[in-house]
Amino acid sequence: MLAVSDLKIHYRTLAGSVKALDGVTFSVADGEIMGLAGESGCGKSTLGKALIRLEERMMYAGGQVTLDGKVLPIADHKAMNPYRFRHVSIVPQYAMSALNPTRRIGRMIDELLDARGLKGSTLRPELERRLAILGLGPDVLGMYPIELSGGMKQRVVMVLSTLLDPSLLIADEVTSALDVASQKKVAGALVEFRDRGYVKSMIVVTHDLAILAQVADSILIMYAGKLAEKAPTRTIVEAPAHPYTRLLLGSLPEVGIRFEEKRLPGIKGRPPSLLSPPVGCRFRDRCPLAFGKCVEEPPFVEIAPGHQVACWKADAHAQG
Ligand SMILES: Nc1ncnc2c1ncn2[C@@H]1O[C@H](COP(=O)(O)OP(=O)(O)OP(=O)(O)O)[C@@H](O)[C@H]1O
Repeated sequence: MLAVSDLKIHYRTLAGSVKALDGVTFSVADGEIMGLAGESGCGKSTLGKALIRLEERMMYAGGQVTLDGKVLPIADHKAMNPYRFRHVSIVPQYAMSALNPTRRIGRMIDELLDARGLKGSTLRPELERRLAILGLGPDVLGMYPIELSGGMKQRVVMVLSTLLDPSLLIADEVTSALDVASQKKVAGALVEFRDRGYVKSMIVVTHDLAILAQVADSILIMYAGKLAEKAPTRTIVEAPAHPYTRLLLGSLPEVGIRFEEKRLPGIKGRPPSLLSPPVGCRFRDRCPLAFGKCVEEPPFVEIAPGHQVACWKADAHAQG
């Protein structure tokens, strides 16, 4: 189980620190696939990446992450090494282009395993078995990346990322560059690997709510560096309690269209700057339900089992 408590991650910039994650608290249970969604710039990727590797400009500013009861030393690059790949793994955004074009897939995988002190030949049967589960024959190991389609590459990276049965897998926009048929295969692969127990839990970061409706057990909606709402997928889709979630879903167009490409109807303006975010609810300037109390920050509280919301009006909302 993953438990994240009051996590704060900032980016150092010349203009000051960008508070990309400003105190987020949530958990992901064993067996749970949690989707992570929100408009561009809300902090989704920062959250996904922070759980495995802080990039150069990312600064840990507080909070704690525990995985299966052990504290993950996310602020310490070196101390995280034994956890990466074995306990927490990622299928990065643009994983497909991360494959070395000059190496055959099999050789590249052997080199990656070797760099982590593992023997490719020992793991080869399991590797081939898992590729087969995702419809890829052993012949792909003799191919160069250019010979594989985008969806095939994405599935290869998925098999590689989960080869050591990590507890947590972060899938960052893994379907966004694919055509609809390949998206379905990759989405199916995520569920299959969870069902087979190759990974205990997953965080699927995406702009595409249609994919989440297909794979996720729960959805966490972020807004401007904070959590807005988390609930079982069905609740988010059918009875969202946060006004932002409602507007986001109201803008949910046909499958395949991502919501950042469409303006959210009925909400003027943009999310606030994360350099000096306003006090109180960060959505209040754009919220049709805002009232006096919204100058105070609403806590992220449970309004029903498994349903948490940060909105002063959430209770009334959920009942209405
Ligand atoms: N390297 C960086 N330096 C400074 N600020 C950054 C950096 N990377 C991200 N940010 C800022 O941090 C905030 C969160 O960014 P993040 O990429 O996590 O959002 P996101 O929700 O994943 O967006 P997208 O969907 O566009 O990938 C944004 O305000 C962004 O401008």
